[in-house]
Amino acid sequence: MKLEVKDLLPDYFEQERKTTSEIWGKELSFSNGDLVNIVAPSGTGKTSLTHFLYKMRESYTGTILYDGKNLKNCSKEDIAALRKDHVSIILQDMRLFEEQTLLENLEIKRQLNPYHPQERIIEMARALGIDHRLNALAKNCSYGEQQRSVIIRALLQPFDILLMDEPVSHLDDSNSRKAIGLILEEAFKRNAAVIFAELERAAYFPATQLYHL
Ligand SMILES: Nc1ncnc2c1ncn2[C@@H]1O[C@H](COP(=O)(O)OP(=O)(O)OP(=O)(O)O)[C@@H](O)[C@H]1O
Repeated sequence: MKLEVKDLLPDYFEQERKTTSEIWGKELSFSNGDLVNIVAPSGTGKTSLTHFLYKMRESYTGTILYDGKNLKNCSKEDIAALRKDHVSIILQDMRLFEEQTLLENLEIKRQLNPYHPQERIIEMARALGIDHRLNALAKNCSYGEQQRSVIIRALLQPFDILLMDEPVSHLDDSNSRKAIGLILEEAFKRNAAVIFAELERAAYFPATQLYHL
């Protein structure tokens, strides 16, 4: 799958941003296998960009194309299909069902479009050190435990492109490395592109492309 962005700018940013940014106002193209690190200090629009690419918000000028199709012209059905099979996301806002356990949250997601067997949830939880918390209610888990669940949740579906907005913000260095390792392992299985927006350059992410937002 090919993702193209052309002359993008949030409605609430000054045109001036186009001259200072390597993303806003530029023409870029991403496709399977690309590992893209977007370095974005606070306020440069990391969350805005991630939301635009997933069609959660449309307050921008410019164009976003998936395989040549303009995201703004996609129907609800097109978007559902895109998110189900092609684009997965790790948001800062975790959106877990609070009254469900971590395992229930993950199993609900897995069953929507099974890519892995249920055992893989346990394996991934073990790899990230939260297997002993799988039966705890999401609302009783720490941010770090919830964030690791959200990472696993994103890896349970098929995808060509994985969007990540500060995916390891609640994890220490050792757990961040494990999480990025698992994300890369799953991305390689699918030959997917990973678009990783972070405050600073992540030394443990083997970026093939680096942009400053
Ligand atoms: N809907 C909106 N209307 C007006 N301004 C907005 C809107 N959404 C975001 N902004 C502003 O745009 C800027 C970028 O916001 P955004 O959340 O995309 O940044 P960010 O780089 O992800 O920041 P952080 O690292 O602090 O999460 C901020 O100054 C924010 O206040």
